[in-house]
Amino acid sequence: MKVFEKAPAKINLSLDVLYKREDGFHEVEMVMTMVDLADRIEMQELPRDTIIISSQAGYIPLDEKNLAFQAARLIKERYEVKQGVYIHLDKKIPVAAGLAGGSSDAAATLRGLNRLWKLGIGTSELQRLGAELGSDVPFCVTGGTAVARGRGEVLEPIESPPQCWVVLAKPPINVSTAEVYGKLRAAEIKRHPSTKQVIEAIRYKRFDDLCGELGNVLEEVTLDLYPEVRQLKEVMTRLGAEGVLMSGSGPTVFGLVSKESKVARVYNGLRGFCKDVYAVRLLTQ
Ligand SMILES: C[C@@](CO)(OP(=O)(O)O)[C@H](O)COP(=O)(O)OP(=O)(O)OC[C@H]1O[C@@H](n2ccc(N)nc2=O)[C@H](O)[C@@H]1O
Ligand SMILES: Nc1ncnc2c1ncn2[C@@H]1O[C@H](COP(=O)(O)OP(=O)(O)O)[C@@H](O)[C@H]1O
Repeated sequence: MKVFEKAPAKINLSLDVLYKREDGFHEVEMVMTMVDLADRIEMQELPRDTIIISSQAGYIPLDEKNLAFQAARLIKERYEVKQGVYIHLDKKIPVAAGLAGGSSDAAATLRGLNRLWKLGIGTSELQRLGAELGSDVPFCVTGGTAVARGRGEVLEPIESPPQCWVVLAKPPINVSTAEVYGKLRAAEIKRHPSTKQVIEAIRYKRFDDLCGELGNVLEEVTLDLYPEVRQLKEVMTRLGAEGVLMSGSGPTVFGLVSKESKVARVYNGLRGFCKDVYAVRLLTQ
């Protein structure tokens, strides 16, 4: 038997860091939502007790470093599943981009194997398993729009933002999340975004207010390390995107655009600037 799952990319509409914790992680407050750019994952039962990963993308690990492999191994161990699985990852989300591609693949693998092996695991338990794989995995299990606290695993679902276009542009650099958090001085953050205002703008579907409230404290680190990300933000703003922000630890920058008539201008303008550019819709519910 075979099952398929879609693994969409996330963006952070806001990302605040409150303090650095004793365990080395950072206490965050983020508003996250999904966009319609997704990997597609195929899972097929194998009679042998093994996990095999393949992908058309030549640039991701296919061994136990792959987050989908780790998700399959975790669920097999925890639920004592003796069958194996062949997992094919059709990658569309750029890697190490701040879009949680690996985390979303892991979450989709948990959901898919739960169905394939008829394990009957509830959503909260899938999220608890996900938290063992990475901070963004619990959110990716359900997707939608949520406020994420703790190290990202404490989730409060909220309603969808007003529908709009999202133009994503990833410059050709790889950013390490651990390095960016490592360089952040949490006590010296210059400007914290207002999570409350972001949530209000979403609740009342006020697109302009949402654009005005976008904020990500990790920009302070990544924009200094990689000036081209700052430049990309400026270009996107000049081209007419109404709200522009770096997603996660970067380097992807997203621009929110309300009118379809403006999307082509932003998209085409960016294509001259970097290769990885996408114009997609929010995945609203
Ligand atoms: C920054 C964010 C924002 O959504 O996304 P990305 O840029 O990775 O997409 C996340 O917080 C990333 O989540 P994720 O990529 O799952 O991180 P993890 O694998 O759990 O952690 C990678 C490393 O980042 C640091 N880390 C992560 C989360 C957190 N709240 N505090 C941290 O200090 C730790 O050093 C950890 O070793
Ligand atoms: N299934 C996967 N897809 C993409 N990257 C993966 C996957 N499994 C492991 N990785 C590794 O995880 C790291 C982070 O990738 P990704 O999740 O795409 O980025 P980010 O955390 O910035 O959103 C990369 O170094 C990549 O090699």
